[in-house]
Amino acid sequence: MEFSIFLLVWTLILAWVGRGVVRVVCNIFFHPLRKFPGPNWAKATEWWKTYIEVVKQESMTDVLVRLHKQYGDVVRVGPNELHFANPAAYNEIYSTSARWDKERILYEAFGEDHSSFGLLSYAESKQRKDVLQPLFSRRAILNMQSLVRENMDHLASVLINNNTAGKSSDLLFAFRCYAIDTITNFCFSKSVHALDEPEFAAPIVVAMDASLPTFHLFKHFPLFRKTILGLPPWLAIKASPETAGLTNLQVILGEQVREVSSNPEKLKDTRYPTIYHRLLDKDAHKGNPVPDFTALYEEAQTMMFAGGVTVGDALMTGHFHVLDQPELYKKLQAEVRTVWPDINSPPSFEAFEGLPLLTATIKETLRMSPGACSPLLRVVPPSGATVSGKSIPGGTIVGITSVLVHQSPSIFPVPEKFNPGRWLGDDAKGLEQWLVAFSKGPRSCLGINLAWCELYIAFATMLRRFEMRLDGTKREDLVWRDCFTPYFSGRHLRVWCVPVDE
Ligand code: HEM
Repeated sequence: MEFSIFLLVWTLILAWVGRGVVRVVCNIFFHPLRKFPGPNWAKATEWWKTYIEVVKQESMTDVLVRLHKQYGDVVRVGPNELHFANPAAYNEIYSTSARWDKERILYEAFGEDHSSFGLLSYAESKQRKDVLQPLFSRRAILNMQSLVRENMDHLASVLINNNTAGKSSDLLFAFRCYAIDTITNFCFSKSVHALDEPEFAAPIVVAMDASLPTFHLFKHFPLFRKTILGLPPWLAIKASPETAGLTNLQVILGEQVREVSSNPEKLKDTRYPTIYHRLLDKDAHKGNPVPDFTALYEEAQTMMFAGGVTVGDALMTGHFHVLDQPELYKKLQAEVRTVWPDINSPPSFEAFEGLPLLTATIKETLRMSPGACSPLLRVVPPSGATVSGKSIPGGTIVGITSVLVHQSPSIFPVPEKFNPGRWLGDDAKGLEQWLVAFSKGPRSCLGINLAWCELYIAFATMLRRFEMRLDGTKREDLVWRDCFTPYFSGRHLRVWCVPVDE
């Protein structure tokens, strides 16, 4: 009996190893992508990526830059995955007509499979985005801009208090709090008051930040993800302290969603239409069912990460570069004053849109900010496709990181320099197509109008209401690691924000 169990175990192990060896051999010698260059380990097995991202904890975007230098325009970065370097590939993969599915393993890692962001197919996501789109239209955002203004004024008052107390301010968390208070209010007509927390270390912001590195664990070990997300919160935190950030976030958001779902009437008479009023409105779904609790929760998580982290990161990056260039800073201050002469009467966001240098500075900010830095992986449809002049078989996973487009010297000369002037010259119009921070095509950013509104109002307010000075922050402090969005592991941007009187 003992002998046969021993034999069975060994047979299973050998079968497993044998299967692995056969797969590796097939991937290297017989796979349809075998002619594409790349590291042998990447061609052989998906575990190569696990090794890079989980064990070595390298930023995949840095690795991709290196690989393209070594292997050229197209690199095989997984048995079934190609990465492109030619910026033209961006417009091919993410074009309006290419309605390619999002890639399962990457997108399931977020645990937001039932949200506008996580739904894999174009058709499913369109149905959800059609429901939400009216709230994110330009007109809708113009109508709710007072909410953004209020949050920015609130942020300004906290910065003034910090200055009075003799402290500089952490502008990474400050801007994330600003974006989070805005989006939670827009979702639930109720703020989480992130801006009121000391040092801007609001539980939701800290939880989101701490959960960013978890992303790789969840991506490469789906069983681990399912187990942790399935446990009661107290047990999940005990079992896996490194993912406690995400568990805490789930608790905070779960409470909000439960509250509005059990009493949707509460959202009826708000100053502006809210996201959850819309999501819970039967008529808005045109015959399709109202999303269940899981989908409602996951949509909230999407809104927090998509709407909070990205905006905060862009504002932090832009402010560092502006403050690092005193001449640019002075010019921007003077320009904002032209539409905002009386400090107590801020103009509407449309007035800021007419300012050429501010607009150019925001575009340059979006170019320099890592944003959604990972390649946004898509699956080529069964009929196959041509990308960057190469014939790609159906079922292949493809992507190109926006970082390679934004750092391309042939499009943006001296790409490492923060230079808003590049958006002001005669050739500037042609550059617009290469600003891909919000991605392109049918899965591009739903919140683009809200993001622009938040960026304009925040930049203009900081420039008009404060004399700012870097508190020791250096370029190297802004080092980040690709965790789909960047994880800033260095010292946060700290700035002295001295209020101006008039
Ligand atoms: C500077 C700020 C922002 C940047 C750089 C940004 C960037 C992006 C990018 C690159 C995508 C495509 C992701 C993918 O293909 O997987 C995306 C999608 C999305 N964004 Fe944004 N975003 C920003 C702000 C916002 C805001 C304020 C919201 C509002 C809640 C938002 C909501 C979304 C949603 C719901 C999607 C999913 C769309 C889909 O999958 O079809 N984003 N964003």
